[in-house]
Amino acid sequence: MTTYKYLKGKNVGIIGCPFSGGQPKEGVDEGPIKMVEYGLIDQILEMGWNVEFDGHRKLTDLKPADDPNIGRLKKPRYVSRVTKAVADAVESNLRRGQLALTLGGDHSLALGTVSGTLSVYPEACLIWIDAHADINTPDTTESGNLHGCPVSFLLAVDDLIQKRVSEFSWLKPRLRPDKLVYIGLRDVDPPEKEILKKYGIKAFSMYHVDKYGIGKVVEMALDAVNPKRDLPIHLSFDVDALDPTVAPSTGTPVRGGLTFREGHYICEAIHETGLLVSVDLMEVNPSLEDEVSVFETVTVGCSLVRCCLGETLL
Ligand SMILES: NC(=[NH2+])NCCC[C@H](N)C(=O)O
Ligand SMILES: [Mn+2]
Ligand SMILES: [Mn+2]
Repeated sequence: MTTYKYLKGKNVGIIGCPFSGGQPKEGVDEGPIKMVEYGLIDQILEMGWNVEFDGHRKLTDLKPADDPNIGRLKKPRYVSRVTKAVADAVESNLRRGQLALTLGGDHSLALGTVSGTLSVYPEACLIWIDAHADINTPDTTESGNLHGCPVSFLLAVDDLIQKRVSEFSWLKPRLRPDKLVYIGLRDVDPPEKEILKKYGIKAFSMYHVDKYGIGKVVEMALDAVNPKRDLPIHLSFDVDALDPTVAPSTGTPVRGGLTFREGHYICEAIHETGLLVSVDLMEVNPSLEDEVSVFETVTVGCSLVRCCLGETLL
């Protein structure tokens, strides 16, 4: 039995975020809708959690009539408004002692989820599971897609803060580089590598997963950001961290990813700490690939979430 240090019992508030504005492919907004249609809420209830979910957010209402690029950044006003609303929702769940579970949608949503978590728990650490580092700045992004940038906006380091655009002035960069760790990386842009190096950000790529095994990697990741195992944890899981054979329906798949078990192990081990307060499950895109791929990707999204909430074989 896991005891939860920061939650008031087994209470979870689900924030369904049908949003695709942080990247160009339609359909990622259907990710949360499909996960709920596949029975995720009932599965969580069956595990003995109290679930608060009053339907998906109406995020398209926040779409501005006009949203020209700012520099290279695409849809900056839309992403800003949406992620501000998501930050408030996460914050409200956490203040009521719930675990905040955000279903995406593209990974720009983490601008909101992580801000919301850090406004309640400034000492929280961030574990980012992804093929990508999502740490481009407005200057370094080649694509202009904000789902490739959230981490740089969140980091509390002076020269990155200076690069930020005023559209996101609501966002307080509170994440210290030593509170961030990555697992699963294998497609990191050259300027992103520079940023990781410059700030000494801990990152376990697929090379490290192969070298040490996932058990050791998760332990080393926790040692890096949560050495005493006493700080709240925000887990941001991009489904493209998994190998495309396991989770094919996602916008930016990269070969050579985590196996089904490695992905689930990460969630199980982090749940076991009893420190998890906030979880993101992002980038499930049910409009990509064939029917079987969609089924596999949506069901794997649901089972990762269940493992975060304590599902195990025994
Ligand atoms: N959340 C994601 N899937 N991000 C992919 C980012 C890809 C690339 N690095 C970019 O900046 O556009
Ligand atoms: Mn990714
Ligand atoms: Mn990502």
